[in-house]
Amino acid sequence: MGKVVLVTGANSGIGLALCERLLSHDAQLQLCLGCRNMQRAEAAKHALLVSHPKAQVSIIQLDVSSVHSVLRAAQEIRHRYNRLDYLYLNAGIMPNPHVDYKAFYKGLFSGRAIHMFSTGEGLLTQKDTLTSDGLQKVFATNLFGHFLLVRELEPLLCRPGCSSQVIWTSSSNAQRSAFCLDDIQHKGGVEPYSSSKYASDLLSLALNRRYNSQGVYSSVICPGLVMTNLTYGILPSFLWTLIMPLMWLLRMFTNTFTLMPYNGAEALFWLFMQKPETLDPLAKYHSLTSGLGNNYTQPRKVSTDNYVILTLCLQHPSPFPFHFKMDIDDTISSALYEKLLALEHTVRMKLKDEDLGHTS
Ligand SMILES: NC(=O)C1=CN([C@@H]2O[C@H](COP(=O)(O)OP(=O)(O)OC[C@H]3O[C@@H](n4cnc5c(N)ncnc54)[C@H](OP(=O)(O)O)[C@@H]3O)[C@@H](O)[C@H]2O)C=CC1
Ligand SMILES: CC(C)=CCC[C@@H](C)[C@H]1CC[C@H]2C3=C(CC[C@]12C)[C@@]1(C)CCC(=O)[C@@H](C)[C@@H]1CC3
Repeated sequence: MGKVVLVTGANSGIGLALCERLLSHDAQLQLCLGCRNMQRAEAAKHALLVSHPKAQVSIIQLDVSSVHSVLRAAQEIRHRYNRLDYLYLNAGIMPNPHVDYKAFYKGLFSGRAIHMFSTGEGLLTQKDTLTSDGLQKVFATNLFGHFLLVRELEPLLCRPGCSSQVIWTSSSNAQRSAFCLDDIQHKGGVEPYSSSKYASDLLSLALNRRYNSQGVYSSVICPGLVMTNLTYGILPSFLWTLIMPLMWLLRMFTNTFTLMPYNGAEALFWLFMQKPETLDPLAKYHSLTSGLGNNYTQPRKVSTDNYVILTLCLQHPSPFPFHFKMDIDDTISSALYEKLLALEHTVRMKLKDEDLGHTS
């Protein structure tokens, strides 16, 4: 029986490109597309089967922003498969983005122009909304729904004598300054995307600590800047077309402009071929494209000087000495993990109450 791979957000962009690459590499795969929109999912499946007619591709309806949908989809996955070798947590949103053009022009003529272009730092804010579960939508989609999915798929991921990989599509826009332990949903801020991606980096660390002993290994990747529905939601396509020559020129100076979904999926694909035991839990794996268009994957250490968040978000006085940077990383990721567990408990209780309400 071939390996089983589940990809969330597989009907477009980086997720779909990853599926194409996986099937080109291993025709025996059992590929499952986790998508909220069935029409787009069918179109993606059709496209994959056109290029790989013998491939085993199935669809699971999954809206990661909805607790009910995640629980139902996980139940169906457990029913369909008896193993899960790779879980790609790729679905993501950046709703109602707003570009700070003033900061952009200022940054353009500063020494940090390349950094600004490759991280988008200081340029973007978003207006978040609430899900029907009462959660912040960006948090629910980019982080919490995926966390719940991992928890629900534990029996398939943790199998004695076998290892499995959980792989998060994070971003170089993940910034520690946007994240706060006291507000993990980012209710009070304007950078929910950045916060959710930083939280996914922290959560991956916690998952490794929790699950490595059971053969589950978690990694995070950065796809670079890729032209997809997500980026077309930031600037209209005519503006992207206008600045595209600048993007290609900038590729000479930064290898993070992967631009095409195929290139952006590089690190996701690279991880598929690695022995999970050899991966560094403190690394973020970057998809990079050179000026000449060659793709490669590079591990870069996740930032370890998190004392800034600690001092901002944990109660004073901080009980941790500054020279304990690695431990502090661990402490914050553990604290986030505990908060997610508590939230999971709350939403499960709420669902139970609602179910009881309906039946009585
Ligand atoms: N493009 C870029 O430059 C970068 C992207 N990323 C990350 O890459 C990932 C993929 O994004 P990308 O390919 O660029 O953008 P796309 O918008 O093309 O893909 C996002 C995918 O996520 C799916 N999705 C969104 N919300 C949900 C939901 N509630 N439930 C299930 N699926 C959902 C979308 O499905 P639907 O069609 O139904 O909307 C779509 O398939 C995201 O996590 C993004 O944050 C990170 C760094 C840079
Ligand atoms: C209006 C003009 C001429 C330029 C504006 C450019 C910005 C909109 C653009 C520059 C760097 C981009 C960027 C992202 C979005 C668009 C930019 C800010 C991301 C934040 C998109 C999502 C990600 O996850 C990041 C990796 C991207 C980083 C760079």
